[in-house]
Amino acid sequence: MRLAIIGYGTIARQALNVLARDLARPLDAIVCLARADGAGRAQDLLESLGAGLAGERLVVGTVSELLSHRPDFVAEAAGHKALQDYGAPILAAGKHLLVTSAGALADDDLRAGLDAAAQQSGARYRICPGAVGGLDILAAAKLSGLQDVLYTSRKPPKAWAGTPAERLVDLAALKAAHVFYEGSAGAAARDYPQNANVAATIALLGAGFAATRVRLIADPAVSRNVHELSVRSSCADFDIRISGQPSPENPKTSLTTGYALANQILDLWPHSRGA
Ligand SMILES: NC(=O)C1=CN([C@@H]2O[C@H](COP(=O)(O)OP(=O)(O)OC[C@H]3O[C@@H](n4cnc5c(N)ncnc54)[C@H](OP(=O)(O)O)[C@@H]3O)[C@@H](O)[C@H]2O)C=CC1
Ligand SMILES: O=C([O-])CC(=O)C(=O)O
Repeated sequence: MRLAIIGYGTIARQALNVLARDLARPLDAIVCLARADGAGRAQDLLESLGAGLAGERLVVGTVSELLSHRPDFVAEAAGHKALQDYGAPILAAGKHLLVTSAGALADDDLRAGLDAAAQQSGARYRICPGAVGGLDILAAAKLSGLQDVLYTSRKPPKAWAGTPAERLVDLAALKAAHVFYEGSAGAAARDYPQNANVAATIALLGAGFAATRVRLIADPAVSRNVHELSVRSSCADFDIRISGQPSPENPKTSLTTGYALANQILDLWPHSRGA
């Protein structure tokens, strides 16, 4: 088993730690694609995982180098730009791709490029559920006909630092919950690339980027990242609420996301789960 991963931050670290603990047998190789100034951090992460995770532990700087190490598939946990830059060449080389930065797929051209590369090589890209759940019933309900899909993301104010929310509201002075965005999943995914990947995932599996309604809330009363999905459809109405722990290293990212990526990786390799 040879795993390639793009990203060596919060999600990648969490996912790889789970694999180091839970894989039934060590990987033959793990290859991490790092930016030039991040190679040392990527190497430190791979070393920190101990000898049990993999025989070979390699940090590379380009996608062609990554592909030269013959990974079975590639997991992305690095952000929209990484999917834009590396997604199509990975799929064109016939490698399956697990996508965490689903918000990048709000760009129709990127999606068309990935679809074309996948079709030509036979490789597939799969969207990691990330911080959310309930995607199975959403996809089933879509087949029956969706009348309304609303996704609400409620996070503590500090999770919205460095986003356009800062221009819309004084995050530090907030005393009560404030809805600073109400609109389509497409615009949310584009404008909040580190916070609205879930909105894109829900849109892709459900009603699409234009018809999926999104509300983003900064709430000083919560300490969790709260995801709510409300669906009205021809086969069922449902409301799902997930109260996620924020990652200690990155309050924007729910801790669930790293576990979700590890779970997807374990799913792709039969017999890879330990007891
Ligand atoms: N689907 C979901 O539910 C969620 C999806 N996400 C997505 O996952 C992404 C990563 O989240 P998280 O791990 O918390 O973020 P972090 O900032 O903790 O880590 C991001 C990592 O990716 C690296 N990176 C960024 N750009 C590139 C690149 N072009 N090539 C190689 N490495 C790159 C960074 O390196 P460096 O340090 O050198 O910048 C860093 O190691 C988010 O940006 C978001 O798009 C996040 C949360 C939930
Ligand atoms: O991890 C989360 O809470 C969700 C998130 O950031 C995203 O959807 O991009």
